Amino acid sequence: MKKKIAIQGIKGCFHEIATKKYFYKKKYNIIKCKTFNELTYFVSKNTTYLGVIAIENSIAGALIYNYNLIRKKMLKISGEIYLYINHNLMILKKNNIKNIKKIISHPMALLQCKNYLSKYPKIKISEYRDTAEAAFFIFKKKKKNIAAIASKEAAFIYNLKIIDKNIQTVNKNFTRFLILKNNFNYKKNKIFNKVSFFFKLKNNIGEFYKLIKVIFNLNINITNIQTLPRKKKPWEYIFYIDITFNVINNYLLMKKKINKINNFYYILGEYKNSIKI
Ligand SMILES: O=C(O)C(=O)C[C@]1(C(=O)O)C=C[C@@H](O)C=C1
Repeated sequence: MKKKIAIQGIKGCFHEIATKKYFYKKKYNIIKCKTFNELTYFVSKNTTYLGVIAIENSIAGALIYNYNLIRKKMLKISGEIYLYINHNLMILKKNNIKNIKKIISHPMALLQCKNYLSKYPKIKISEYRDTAEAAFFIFKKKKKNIAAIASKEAAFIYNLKIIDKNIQTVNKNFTRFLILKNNFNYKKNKIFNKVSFFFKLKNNIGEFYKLIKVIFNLNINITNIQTLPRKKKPWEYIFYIDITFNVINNYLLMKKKINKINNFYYILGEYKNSIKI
């Protein structure tokens, strides 16, 4: 049976490009979702579904909300992929830049092109559900006064003309996507060197230090930490932590040691560290 993979966005969006790259040569059907909430909902409710979700970008930072969706829906991370993100400004084929009064795109894409957009203070900037849908909207409604920021694939699919390419703030722009599974189709990876987990810390002196000390002493590398407030407990936080290691026994020992620290932790996934390009 073909896999069903939930993504956010339509044909030509970066989620689709990341999925194609990760599941290269595999057979699957893509389930296009309108929001990240819908994506994680589908994965949690359908035992056979997988998901691909953006989690952090090298220019715009983390999509903190998505960490929370993964945690709240009790999903599992089974892999990751880094995708090079190249943004382009596009308009209708016979149109001219002079007619453009508004630029639309996904909020993360707009953030990644902030410097470029600041050159056009008179042009209105509007958020759209995803980059490809912004391109599709211009194509479908024949919008002469709107431009979209999207992939070159989207420009091709929706027959638009690229008038400026490589418009992200720095050329090296990467988004990290996670491969999501649910409790039914998640099988523990036998080989892994990366782990994502979250940790609830009490608001006591040294709680964070205790955790960091255990990790440091076992020669484990922390590649990412995100902090989120606990809504019901003011001034207490949830930490999302990604770690990488070469020696699996060090990780197993780490788990034993942090079990003894009187705080709560939960493993979101144990998977292979993907190579950052
Ligand atoms: O709008 C799209 O094309 C998406 O796939 C979403 C998204 C994101 O969520 O960050 C994916 C990668 C890029 O960072 C820009 C936008």
